[in-house]
Amino acid sequence: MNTLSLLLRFPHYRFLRKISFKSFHSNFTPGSLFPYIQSFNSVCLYCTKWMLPASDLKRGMCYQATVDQQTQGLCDKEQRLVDKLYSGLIQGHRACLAEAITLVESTQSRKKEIAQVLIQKVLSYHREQEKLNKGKPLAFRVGLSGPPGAGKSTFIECFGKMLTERGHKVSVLAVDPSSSTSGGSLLGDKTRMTELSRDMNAYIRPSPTRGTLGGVTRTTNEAILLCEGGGYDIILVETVGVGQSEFAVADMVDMFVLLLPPAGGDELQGIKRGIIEMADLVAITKADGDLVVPARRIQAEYVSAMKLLRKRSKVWRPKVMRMSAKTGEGISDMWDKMTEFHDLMLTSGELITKRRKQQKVWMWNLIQENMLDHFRSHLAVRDKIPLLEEKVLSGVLAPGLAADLLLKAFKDRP
Ligand SMILES: Nc1nc2c(ncn2[C@@H]2O[C@H](COP(=O)(O)OP(=O)(O)OP(=O)(O)O)[C@@H](O)[C@H]2O)c(=O)[nH]1
Repeated sequence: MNTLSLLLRFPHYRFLRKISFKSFHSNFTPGSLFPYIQSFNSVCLYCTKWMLPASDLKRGMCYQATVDQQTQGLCDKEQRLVDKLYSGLIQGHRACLAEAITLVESTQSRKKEIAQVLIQKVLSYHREQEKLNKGKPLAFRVGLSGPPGAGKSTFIECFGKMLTERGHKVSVLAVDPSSSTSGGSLLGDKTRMTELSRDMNAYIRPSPTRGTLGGVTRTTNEAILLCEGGGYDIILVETVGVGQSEFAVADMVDMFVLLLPPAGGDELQGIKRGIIEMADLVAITKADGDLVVPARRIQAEYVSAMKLLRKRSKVWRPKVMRMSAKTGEGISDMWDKMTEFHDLMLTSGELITKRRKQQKVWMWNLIQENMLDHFRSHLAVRDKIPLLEEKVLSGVLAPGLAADLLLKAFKDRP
């Protein structure tokens, strides 16, 4: 049994099982995934690059060795590109930040490799900066989500302006899950946050996801790191729509804020209960004019509903607030609450623990995505998928059996 199989079998398998089936809809069962993992040679190669020298890792050597190994693999031109982007980025040049994010978003395998070298360099820079900052994270990462029309972009415009006026550098990464089907970024085509986009201390960037949850994880997480490297101390990650991307985003930020309009039950039906459980702060938007009364009512409803939720933190109970981006009322109070959350989480040590766990989730989500890509394109499986899917759809074949057949085909022909 190779090293990866051992690693997967013992320390991480339970974890993999947990994340695989929490965030991911497929026909796999934990049992059926296991042989698939075992015979997964190319993923092993990918992973061993990172995980094999476990003893070295303990000594803190593996990481540096990997960076060196990757850097040595670059040709002069590629090395110059990485150096140019890295130095421009840390000097705060927006054009370099934009180019660096484009690089990490690339789907070309070589560009992905170059992007990883850049990311490693930025990570090393982060660690140095955090050390100088007495171990405190460089930036506050906030996820913002809500149903379409909740007032997210109007809020971010108003909130972002307030923050830049207070001396912060704000980056807005708008996760756009529809970009894979539209072939481009919907958010990019829309005129949103016009004033904030002209602000030199703000950087707004749609973050295309290639339509997969893994896409959200990879590109957005890496874009967050790059923005932090570029000196942005507040990172707002906005998710549009109501779907899975919110869960992915909640797993990569320090604080998750849910924006809800003062609307009736019907309009909020698309909101998943699970996402409310993830919220550290619920903000009822548009609390102005005729909407003040419904906003108060919705606030009261959410205050009582959230009392019933399981406590996720020892130091923080989720809050429900009202605000209006139109009048500006409640926006400053929201920031006060957010900084209170940040300070409490930081001093209690929960923030650092949360970030560490997120790193691990990030790694396993990426492995999961790579494994699935490999599975789907595997010679023994690729041609069988449409037929078996068809049979499952028409009810001729049980999903479990179809999954077993595909996994067997995969396993038998490595
Ligand atoms: N009265 C009032 N209207 C608001 C407020 N904020 C936003 N709106 C209005 O609500 C509508 C939707 O606002 P957006 O900011 O585009 O909402 P969004 O959540 O970004 O919407 P999507 O981009 O579709 O996801 C617009 O017509 C805004 O003018 C507010 O504070 N008060």
